[in-house]
Amino acid sequence: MTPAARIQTAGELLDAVLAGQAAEQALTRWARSNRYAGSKDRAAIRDLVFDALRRKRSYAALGGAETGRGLMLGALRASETAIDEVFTGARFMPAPVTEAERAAFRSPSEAEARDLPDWLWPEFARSLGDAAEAEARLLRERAEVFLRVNLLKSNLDTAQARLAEEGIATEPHAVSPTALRVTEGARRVHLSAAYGDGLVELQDAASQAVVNALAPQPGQSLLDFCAGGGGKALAMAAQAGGPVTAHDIDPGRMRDIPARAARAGAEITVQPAPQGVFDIVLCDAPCSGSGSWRRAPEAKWRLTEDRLAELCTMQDAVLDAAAPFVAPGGWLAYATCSLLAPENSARVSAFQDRHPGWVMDFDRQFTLQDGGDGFYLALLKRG
Ligand SMILES: C[S@@+](CC[C@H](N)C(=O)[O-])C[C@H]1O[C@@H](n2cnc3c(N)ncnc32)[C@H](O)[C@@H]1O
Repeated sequence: MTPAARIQTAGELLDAVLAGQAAEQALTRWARSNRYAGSKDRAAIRDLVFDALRRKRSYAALGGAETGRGLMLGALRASETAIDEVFTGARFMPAPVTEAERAAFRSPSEAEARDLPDWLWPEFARSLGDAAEAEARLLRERAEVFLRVNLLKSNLDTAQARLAEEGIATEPHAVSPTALRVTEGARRVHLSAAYGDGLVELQDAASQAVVNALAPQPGQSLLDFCAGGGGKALAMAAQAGGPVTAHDIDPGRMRDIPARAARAGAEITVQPAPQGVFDIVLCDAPCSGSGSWRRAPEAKWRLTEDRLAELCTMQDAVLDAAAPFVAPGGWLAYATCSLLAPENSARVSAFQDRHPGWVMDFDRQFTLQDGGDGFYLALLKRG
């Protein structure tokens, strides 16, 4: 496909997304019904769609309309590409730009240039203070790809060497001692033997740093209370070099854990109803995902004030349900991939108000400026 044909296709897919279809689904359906498109075409179209979703407001202003075509025009204007060389109307190319379209082009306002919903900005600014502008700007960029070296099977040097043999270049990253940033060959990771043999997992660097900060030790009993697909449970098992119990309110979400654990050489027991108490209970709670909006940009535009309030209620429920599983003197770890204080420190304070006797030992907001996703972690010690 020519670059212009890719832009035409991305615009059509964006129209489907703006009409409510999930971007991943729109891309998959398109790829299935357009088998002539090669992997390079699919990757380029995917990048065009996701880049436009990250910058939907500013591109809509630049392109004069919040439509697939408007967003693609905005993208070209943002990169100072000559739009008339792309929008030619030739076969498979976008139709020429009309005078009315051209008249609607404008520069984004200060608020539009941040690419955040208006209602969210005051909360975003309160939560992040001086870092807010920079974090909003970083949310407009692509996220980097990180791997977690599985210490049960490898170490940084060996994993790097094995990946390099398969054309995947990596480098260590300061935010986590287990993290490798992929600098070349990211799309090959899934098919690599290093991945297949369980030497590395795809996992964001801040997500790894959260588990590093828990510092689980061999011999400690560990419960991942919101295990989902098991990303944190696997990291905990590798870090502690011991078993982890995995639980989730929706057991179906944990269906892949046994296969993932087998590949990683990790001992993870899936328990829909955990018994007893544990030294560390991790609650990786459901959240807005604002720290990972680079990877899932549609969520940035879907979040509403009501939904944020609902999430805070769910987060309180998760903490209340998990607390009884913490052994006396043990730790309740609360984590979200959110940058928003109402989901983070405010939930911890509210928990402490409801449950006197829990002492906050440590908390940290990982921001995009740290290099990975935005994450929050608080460690509460049971008195
Ligand atoms: C952010 S995801 C977990 C991701 C996972 N820890 C990982 O690293 O791959 C949050 C999970 O919390 C679960 N959840 C929501 N409410 C819960 C509750 N009250 N108790 C336990 N799990 C809950 C959801 O089903 C979801 O799988």
